[in-house]
Amino acid sequence: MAVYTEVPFAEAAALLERLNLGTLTELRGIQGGIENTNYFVTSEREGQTVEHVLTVFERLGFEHLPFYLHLMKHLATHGVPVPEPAADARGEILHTVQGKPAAVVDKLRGASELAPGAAHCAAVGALLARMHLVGRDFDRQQPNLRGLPWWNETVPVVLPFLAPEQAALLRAELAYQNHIAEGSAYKALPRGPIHADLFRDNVMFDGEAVSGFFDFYFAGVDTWLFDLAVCLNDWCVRHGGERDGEPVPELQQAFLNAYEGVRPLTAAERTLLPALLRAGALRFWLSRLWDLHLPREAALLKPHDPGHFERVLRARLPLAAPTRPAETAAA
Ligand SMILES: Nc1ncnc2c1ncn2[C@@H]1O[C@H](COP(=O)(O)OP(=O)(O)O)[C@@H](O)[C@H]1O
Ligand SMILES: N[C@@H](CCOP(=O)(O)O)C(=O)O
Repeated sequence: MAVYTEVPFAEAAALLERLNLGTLTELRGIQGGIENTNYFVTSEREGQTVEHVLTVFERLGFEHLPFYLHLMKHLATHGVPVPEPAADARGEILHTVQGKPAAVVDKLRGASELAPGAAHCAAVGALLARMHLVGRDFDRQQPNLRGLPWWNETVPVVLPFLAPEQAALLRAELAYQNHIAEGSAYKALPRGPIHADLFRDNVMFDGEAVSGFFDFYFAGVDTWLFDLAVCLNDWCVRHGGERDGEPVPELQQAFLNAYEGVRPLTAAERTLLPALLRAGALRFWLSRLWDLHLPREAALLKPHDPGHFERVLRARLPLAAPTRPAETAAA
């Protein structure tokens, strides 16, 4: 259940009116999601039924939200299918509901595709590249708050919870990523605003066409290649079963071809893709370990399995032998 803050009908109705979104007719709590309170809101405007999503932010504060919401607005107004945050008469897109930060965004059509084929991967790959290009003109700055500095801070915090062999892998990978980040090829990588968490559950499809990307609340300025690696590690690997975490080459090729159809990779990006695939796996192994062993506001977070990303990382190591779930005990 993802309604942590009960929003009174009258408060939601007043907000919709201020946003010129018509008269509220229905307010429905959304069961999915783990971080925020989300409602589907239906209203009548000029004889039309319109649908939006009201999000009350439970963890993110007023200081970080303008970057995420303005990025969504920038992308939406430049033709990237992203839910557009609704503005009031003064142009404000960050609102307050029950004393917490809140936003109202367009409701996307369709549903997530958790078992994507090559066509789904290609559709997302092409849009990811478009999003990167359109983001070049976005003028706000905020780092990826789950980037290298956070990995360096967080690895020592989770190490005591790991088996010796897992701890050795985590330490070695962090050292490798620090080394990569110091290199001239890394410094030459193109950068800009990235989604940084564009997993299968953050994309809606209407048939095989993407109706939109959502959940920009880990976005930040970082290398485009890292964003691509995060996607390849979720869209193009096996989920579950004996071979959980192994890459699926035909899906990866479909994703990459479509991405490069819009924005070809630079030479530095080609060289560093294997290293950044490891970085993407490390990032989510680490955050899942952190959520599992050091739950913040535990009631709000249902931790995902860290073992999956440990397997993705092992499968991305040079000369990696196929890993089996049983060989790598979940942390
Ligand atoms: N703009 C949107 N359009 C349609 N559905 C949405 C939209 N935003 C969120 N949802 C629905 O709400 C669910 C929870 O949203 P999500 O952003 O994943 O929540 P959380 O940040 O709490 O994890 C999604 O799985 C999706 O079904
Ligand atoms: N994609 C991340 C979790 C991020 O949570 P979200 O529900 O806000 O997308 C993971 O799978 O670890």
